Amino acid sequence: MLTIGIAGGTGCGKTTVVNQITGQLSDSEVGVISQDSYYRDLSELSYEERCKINFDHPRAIDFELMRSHLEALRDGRPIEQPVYSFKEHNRTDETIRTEPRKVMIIEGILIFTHPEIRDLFDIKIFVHADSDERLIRRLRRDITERGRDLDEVIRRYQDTLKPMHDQFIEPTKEFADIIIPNNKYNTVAIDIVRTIIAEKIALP
Ligand SMILES: Nc1ncnc2c1ncn2[C@@H]1O[C@H](COP(=O)(O)OP(=O)(O)O)[C@@H](O)[C@H]1O
Ligand SMILES: O=c1ccn([C@@H]2O[C@H](COP(=O)(O)O)[C@@H](O)[C@H]2O)c(=O)[nH]1
Repeated sequence: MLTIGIAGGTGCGKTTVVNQITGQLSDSEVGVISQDSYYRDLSELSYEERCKINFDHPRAIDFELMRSHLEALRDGRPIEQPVYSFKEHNRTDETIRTEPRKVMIIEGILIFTHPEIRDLFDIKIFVHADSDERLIRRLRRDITERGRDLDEVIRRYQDTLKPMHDQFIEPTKEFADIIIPNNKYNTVAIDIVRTIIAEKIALP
């Protein structure tokens, strides 16, 4: 199995890049796992308490579960991937059965902060977009898709998102094998990654 990690700050375009990479590839050969699935289960907290959680700190992520899932896939075993709700700030009761594939892509803001998770990636890609661009994209996306309002996004950006990005996420750029500049759509970089994956898939 070829394991590709795709990191970068919120709104840099990780999900978009993953969709562009996997667009014309077969689902049976390339799978995608999002770090969002591994936000800790917060069911014991009220909705109001969950709203106050710092979701941009590495401790918000259940890296143990992520590691055991990645190792299971690598060993050829399927996993039950949790499903996360951004609207509820919590895991749902659902899981998605995910079968091992020739290529697995894992994307998320914090996946390169954990040394043992980092070591599981054959290729590490960091997607870069400037912070003003990321904030604009996040505002648009969170208001239209994640049930937030302007005040919520700005408050979270100032209180946790920007400081956590500077402390934990940006420094992991140095671990990347490839940095994709994504202030604008970057078809050249996407083609390069697709070529690497196509070669892997072509192997018996
Ligand atoms: N290169 C780009 N140019 C303009 N908008 C983009 C670009 N890449 C992504 N977006 C938009 O920005 C928003 C956030 O992108 P997304 O892929 O969800 O980022 P991430 O997964 O890194 O948080 C989405 O609405 C997406 O359509
Ligand atoms: O319940 C939650 C969990 C996370 N977030 C925010 O999501 C982003 C990470 O997702 P991207 O798709 O990479 O943007 C992170 O910055 C968290 O602040 C949330 O708002 N609510």
